[in-house]
Amino acid sequence: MTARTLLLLPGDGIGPEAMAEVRKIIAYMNAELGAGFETDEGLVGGCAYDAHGAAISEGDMEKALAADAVLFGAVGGPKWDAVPYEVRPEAGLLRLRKDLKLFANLRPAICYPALANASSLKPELVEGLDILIVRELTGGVYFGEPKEIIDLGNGQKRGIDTQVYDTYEIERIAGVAFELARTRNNRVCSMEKRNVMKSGVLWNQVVTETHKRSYSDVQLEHMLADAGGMQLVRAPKQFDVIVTDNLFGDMLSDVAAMLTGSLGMLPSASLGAPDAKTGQRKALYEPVHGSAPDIAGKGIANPIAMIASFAMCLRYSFNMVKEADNLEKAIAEVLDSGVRTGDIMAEGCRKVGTSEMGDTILSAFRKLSA
Ligand SMILES: NC(=O)C1=CN([C@@H]2O[C@H](COP(=O)(O)OP(=O)(O)OC[C@H]3O[C@@H](n4cnc5c(N)ncnc54)[C@H](O)[C@@H]3O)[C@@H](O)[C@H]2O)C=CC1
Ligand SMILES: CC(C)CC(=O)C(=O)O
Ligand SMILES: [Mg+2]
Repeated sequence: MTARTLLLLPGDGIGPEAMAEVRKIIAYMNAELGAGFETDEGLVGGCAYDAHGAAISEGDMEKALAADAVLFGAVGGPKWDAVPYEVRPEAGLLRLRKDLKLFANLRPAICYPALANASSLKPELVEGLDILIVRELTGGVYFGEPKEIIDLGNGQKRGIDTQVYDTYEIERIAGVAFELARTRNNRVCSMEKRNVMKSGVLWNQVVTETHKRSYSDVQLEHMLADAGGMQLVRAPKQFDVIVTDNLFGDMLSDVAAMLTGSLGMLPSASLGAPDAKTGQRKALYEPVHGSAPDIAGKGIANPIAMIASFAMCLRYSFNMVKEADNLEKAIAEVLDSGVRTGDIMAEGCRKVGTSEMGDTILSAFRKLSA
């Protein structure tokens, strides 16, 4: 069997704590399921800046480009607040996304039955929630030029970011959303702000044309992104697949995270286009949350977003569907059994730390895989 190569980039803050729990699962899968994962490790974010003066070294970028998949923890923290903008920790993640051409970010927000009470919304609004945010990841205001602060010479400065989208970028992310909708409930809601942004006007037109040309069997709705945020907390179950740009997708997925109980629950997959010859996609898997400096180093972070990101890796990069299903089932069983990290703690449940949550999920996964 050819090896399955994985690059682990734990990063900063709670990133390494959460990644430690995935390492245990990989070790088990290699030892007992013959999974054949070959792992390598690298530095990204603040720790890479401390070691190399860059948010990711050229060597680690090469490793990322060569790996079948990258597992990413989180980056950033107050320690690096004053470092130059170009080498701030977050620049490492943005470079990975851009250089690996990971244009499609899949952020599923699923409310596990046991966590309906952990959401800040009424349980009946989130029970059974299963939505997928498809966020464009390599364009928009995160990457558009010019991006600068200029001195106006009159005691004033001007901060400039530029929102840019070309037709092909909108077409391909819309295609991903429509394809995925066909495997779910066949509904897509596209969100932009065409009432104030030219890029929103184009987004709306291109999504509409792509739909008409190739996906007219899928139900399509358009919503202004601000109203979309409101609808996500008013009646989230109205959505199936949401497709939106880089910035709105970033914001709306943090909102969606809270519907599921905690930011510590939301996984994500960032995918490139399939290779014309092999069909393989470049891919990076990361939790939606950041480095959580307020709880880092305490051993209390919820590792579920990181573990569920690895489940997405099994499914999308290695077609290990049964293993991915079992790992997701293991997470659900552990939550059903009342084991909780602090962020999703509820009355009558048993509070555990990061490592015990990881061990309990591994033990359930082992039983399901037997
Ligand atoms: N993908 C990445 O690496 C991302 C990095 N960041 C960076 O992370 C740093 C902190 O950003 P924040 O705005 O505080 O966002 P954050 O996502 O790190 O934390 C927000 C809140 O959620 C909680 N939280 C997050 N993940 C959790 C988990 N697994 N278990 C329990 N609680 C959890 C935190 O304790 C905090 O109260 C910043 O430097 C930011 O730039 C932010 C978002 C994504
Ligand atoms: C570059 C990241 C820190 C932006 C972000 O919050 C995210 O992608 O979720
Ligand atoms: Mg974010």
